[in-house]
Amino acid sequence: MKLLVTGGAGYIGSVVTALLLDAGHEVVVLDDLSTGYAEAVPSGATFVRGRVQDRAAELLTPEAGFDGVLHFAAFISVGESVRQPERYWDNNVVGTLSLLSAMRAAGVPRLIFSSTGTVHGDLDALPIAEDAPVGPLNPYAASKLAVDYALAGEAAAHGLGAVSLRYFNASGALLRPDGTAYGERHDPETHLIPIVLQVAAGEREKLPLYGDDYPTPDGTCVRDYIHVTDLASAHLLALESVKPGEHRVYNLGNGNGYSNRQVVEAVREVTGAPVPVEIAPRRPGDIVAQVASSERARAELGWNPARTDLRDIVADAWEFYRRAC
Ligand SMILES: NC(=O)c1ccc[n+]([C@@H]2O[C@H](COP(=O)([O-])OP(=O)(O)OC[C@H]3O[C@@H](n4cnc5c(N)ncnc54)[C@H](O)[C@@H]3O)[C@@H](O)[C@H]2O)c1
Ligand SMILES: O=c1ccn([C@@H]2O[C@H](COP(=O)(O)OP(=O)(O)O[C@H]3O[C@H](CO)[C@H](O)[C@H](O)[C@H]3O)[C@@H](O)[C@H]2O)c(=O)[nH]1
Repeated sequence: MKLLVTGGAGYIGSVVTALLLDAGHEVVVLDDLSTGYAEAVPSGATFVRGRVQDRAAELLTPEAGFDGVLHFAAFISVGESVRQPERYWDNNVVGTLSLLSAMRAAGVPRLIFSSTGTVHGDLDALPIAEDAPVGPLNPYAASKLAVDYALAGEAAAHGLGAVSLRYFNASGALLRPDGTAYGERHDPETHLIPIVLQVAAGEREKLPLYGDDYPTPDGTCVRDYIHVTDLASAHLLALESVKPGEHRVYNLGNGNGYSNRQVVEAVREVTGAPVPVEIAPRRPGDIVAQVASSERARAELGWNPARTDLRDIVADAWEFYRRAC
């Protein structure tokens, strides 16, 4: 297929682009480098620097013959979204509406969208399947849910084939035998695993652990870490299975919850380094515990995550850190 990957210079988009190229697809990456890196775009893809809002219509002409779009481009920081919600509505929602309009005009039939497990907010009943209630706790999650709803309408009214993949906590890296690697390199970094690795490497003095008095077994929040290459395989499967006029939603995780303290312990084991921790106040808007049920993706897409052990996930993130950071 000929595919447009928005956000393909970012963490998850670069990994998916590399695996799309491996599978024989032709890929054009559109990324404005607001948080991504030009060198992260895998060789073999055509790179166009620009905003989705400004360049999608020009790229997605009927003559260009695109078969589909994988839409990763978005702002992703929960805390920033609370402070500056307007940026998130504008980039994540208005930006996506402009992409949909360009796709409609050009007759591009397929869209795979990066949604998030955080649309479900805080639920007592775990694991979380697709039919569990939604209730975003911050503008970032709300912006993703708004797009999910927009896609349902676009499919019903205009025949788009769309899939919303609701990732839980993306982690790990794609490591190639030739030494190339694609992984997480946000600046500033807000995600737990790369921050703990920075502490292990001595780049940061200690980890601020946001809250140890939650109603969880060890008092710290619980998350479901899913390896980025397993996320990538779900994209390839979704692309093959998506049907015109249908909008489908899949929750993607391993179904295992790990506490923040367990993540710190895994990093100590993998790196052999001490990780000083300082208990800090709870982070506003944090979800207490999130674990995905991915039974639907397994049944309908034939998805079968391969790198599910937290130590393997952390080991790959650590190897990426050593190669690239
Ligand atoms: N990282 C996670 O754990 C996680 C979890 C759930 C969902 N997601 C979603 O997955 C997607 C990718 O996340 P990531 O961690 O790779 O983030 P990232 O910041 O590494 O990548 C996003 C990329 O999009 C680009 N971009 C942003 N706005 C753009 C615009 N308007 N036009 C063109 N390019 C633009 C950035 O430069 C960056 O390269 C995002 O949509 C995010 O919301 C991520
Ligand atoms: O320095 C830090 C950083 C994080 N944490 C804690 O680690 C846990 C995980 O936090 P992350 O920021 O790594 O991940 P979140 O679960 O908050 O959110 C991430 O995953 C979600 C999917 O579940 C969203 O999509 C979102 O984009 C992405 O930021 C939280 O309890 C957080 O408070 C710390 O204690 N100290």
